[in-house]
Amino acid sequence: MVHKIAEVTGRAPGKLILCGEHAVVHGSTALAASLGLYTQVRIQNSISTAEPDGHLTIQLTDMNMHFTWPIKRIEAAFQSLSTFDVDPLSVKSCSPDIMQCIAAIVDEQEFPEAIIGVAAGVSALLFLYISIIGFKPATVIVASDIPLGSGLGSSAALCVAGSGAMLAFSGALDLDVLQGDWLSLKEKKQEIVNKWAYEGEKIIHGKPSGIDNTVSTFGNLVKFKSGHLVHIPNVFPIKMLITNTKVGRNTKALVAGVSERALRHPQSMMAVFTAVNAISEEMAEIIQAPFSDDISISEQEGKMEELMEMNQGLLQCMGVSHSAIEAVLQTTSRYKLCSKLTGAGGGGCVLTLLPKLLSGKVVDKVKADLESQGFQCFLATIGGEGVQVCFQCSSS
Ligand SMILES: Nc1ncnc2c1ncn2[C@@H]1O[C@H](COP(=O)(O)OP(=O)(O)O)[C@@H](O)[C@H]1O
Ligand SMILES: C[C@@](O)(CCOP(=O)(O)O)CC(=O)O
Ligand SMILES: [Mg+2]
Repeated sequence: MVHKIAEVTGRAPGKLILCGEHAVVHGSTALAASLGLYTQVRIQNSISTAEPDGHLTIQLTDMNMHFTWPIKRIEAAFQSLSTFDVDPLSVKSCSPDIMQCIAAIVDEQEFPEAIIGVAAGVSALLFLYISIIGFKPATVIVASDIPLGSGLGSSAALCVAGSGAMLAFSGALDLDVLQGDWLSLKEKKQEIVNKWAYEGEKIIHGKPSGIDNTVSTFGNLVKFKSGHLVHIPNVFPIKMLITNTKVGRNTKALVAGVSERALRHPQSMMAVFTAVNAISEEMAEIIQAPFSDDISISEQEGKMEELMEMNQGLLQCMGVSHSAIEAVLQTTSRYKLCSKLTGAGGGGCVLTLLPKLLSGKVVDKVKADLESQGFQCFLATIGGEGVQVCFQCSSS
């Protein structure tokens, strides 16, 4: 009996930026940890689905959206290019010419006004699919636990899970096909996934630093500067409350806004980015410092809180805070807790450090207070596995 791959699923975590967002785009150090919320991208061979043969279909299950194109239509759109190589092992950028071909097919679909931003995610998936797998029919099914556009890295998780699934489906990762188990990837294979994911993230973000796709691919805790990654051993027990202000925003526009401010005030903004760099470096030292007892933990937490407060002030200088973020900061400070925005800001999520010795009653009170103002709070596991893939086979 022959086992044929019927479907491959990739899953990748969201992330928390502990410090250094935005400044990392301009070459400063940032620290990020993976989050226990995932995006899954499943690729089904079209013969094993109800989809008509000869189509590429993308289903966004959380939004109940479904887009489909005849493969011949996609090929026709790409015919204007003088060359287009399909090679999973040769990572390439989405050139303006390729983007034009993708825009032509994406524009044929109707995106409701309320979720128009999703077109960027669909474009990134199409670019990755056509570059890695080529003009072949399949169904791509996306499902995510990560709230979109809230600073928790849904865009990177989509690109990492998508690249992982597509590379595994293409056979380029040369994995043992173990049916039904989540497989972690070796570092060299993670690196290929990460490079493709970065190219996808560029379509969604414009000018990403690469920290989000890197932490989503490799997992755990990372220090990141100018494309260079250092794995940080996660010895310090960090507990964060995440508050979603539910104010929608778009990373691409916020990143562009900071760059424009840096062009208007190059010296002043350079000083801001340099200060953030020092904060991230100090935070990395604290997280890695040995601690012996509750007193040393409290001291380290005190320093982390001060650094978070300083980082938040500098994010305000960059123009990426928001009145809803400020409302969360004021509320948590009433409980003597320290918070900062995470991700691109402009709304989205806020992190609050929960010291080890803080009583559960205080946590319940601050959550109740924030939720009474319409915010959404949750505690999430920090620092788990990065990208993983899972095969399902059919026998014939
Ligand atoms: N599950 C998903 N399905 C479709 N598009 C997605 C999905 N997750 C992320 N995206 C894309 O990423 C965008 C949100 O990314 P971004 O603004 O960077 O915020 P964040 O990465 O913090 O969630 C969405 O507008 C969409 O284009
Ligand atoms: C603002 C930035 O530092 C992080 C953006 O994260 P998110 O898309 O808001 O989850 C941009 C980047 O590093 O690419
Ligand atoms: Mg993003």
